[in-house]
Amino acid sequence: MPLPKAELHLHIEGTLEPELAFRLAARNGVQLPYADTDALREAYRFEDLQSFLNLYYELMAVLRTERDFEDLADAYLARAAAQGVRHAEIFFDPQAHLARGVDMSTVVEGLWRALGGSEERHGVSTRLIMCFLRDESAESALATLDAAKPYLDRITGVGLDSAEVGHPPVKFRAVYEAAAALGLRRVAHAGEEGPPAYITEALDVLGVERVDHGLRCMEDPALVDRLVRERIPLTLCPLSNVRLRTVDTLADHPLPAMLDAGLLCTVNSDDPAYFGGYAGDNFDAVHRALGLTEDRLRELARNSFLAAFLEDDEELRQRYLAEVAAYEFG
Ligand code: HPA
Ligand SMILES: [Zn+2]
Repeated sequence: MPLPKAELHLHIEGTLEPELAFRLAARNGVQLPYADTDALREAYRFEDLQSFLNLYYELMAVLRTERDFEDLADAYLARAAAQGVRHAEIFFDPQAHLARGVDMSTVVEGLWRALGGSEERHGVSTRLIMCFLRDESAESALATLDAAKPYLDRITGVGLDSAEVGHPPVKFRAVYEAAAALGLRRVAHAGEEGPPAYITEALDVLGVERVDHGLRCMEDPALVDRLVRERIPLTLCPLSNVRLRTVDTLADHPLPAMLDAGLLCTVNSDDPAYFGGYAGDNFDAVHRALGLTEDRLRELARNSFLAAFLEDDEELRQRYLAEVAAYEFG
């Protein structure tokens, strides 16, 4: 039995495995510019975040109907459950679909068909977090928030993703204020490729409660002190960092130093179909490459449930924390 954990940094579109991409392409009459799954996998060699994003947006062309989004999410939940994920907070990118003529209702209703039955089918509780694309305009983000208003009973929070450098958090001040006024929780990607100042800005200007990645905080000791003092969770994604060349190798990952500094770190998969592994694979990888002790792995699992948006079900959080405390490593 794998260590129980929460996944807090997972783009549902990034769980699109090559086999499913080709199946959906056939179902929807979409032509993919790759001969087969092997040829597609060959393209999974990324220079940086942008080179990944190009493929990530290209492959979304196969997602057209509610059933496509349901199949995508259900396949993810099954894989996550098998790796010990008990709770998943799932990002989605509505603007990437709206731009292709797929409306908000198709995306949210489709995802919900899988998420609504997830506790029963997979034993995984879920939350949905709607992300704004930071390389699109603030006006587009506001229009997206507006389009999501009929679905707010299903959306727990908002996030910020896509190309980071040159698109600082402050650009989205107004939309985060509007989201807060609607009672939405707030997170943002910051300090993946962007500078530590983007992390500070996400906290001060956007009011985020968790920072996605946040890796580059390590360049600013005062910021590290603050993140420790304020108990701000960071959702790290080690295999993603290697594939997008944010770190050279897994053995160079700053996770051990970050834990030693007292940061509230969690380990997540980001875009598992593209980066070589799901949540459990990321745990296994840092265990092997960084020699993390079982105590450290348990701390990471515990952190994931402490950082989860489970304030509306503290009983469930306590149940998960008890599972982590009782877990026996094999
Ligand atoms: O790793 C990521 N970073 C930023 N945006 C993203 N959108 C999907 N995955 C990512
Ligand atoms: Zn991400």
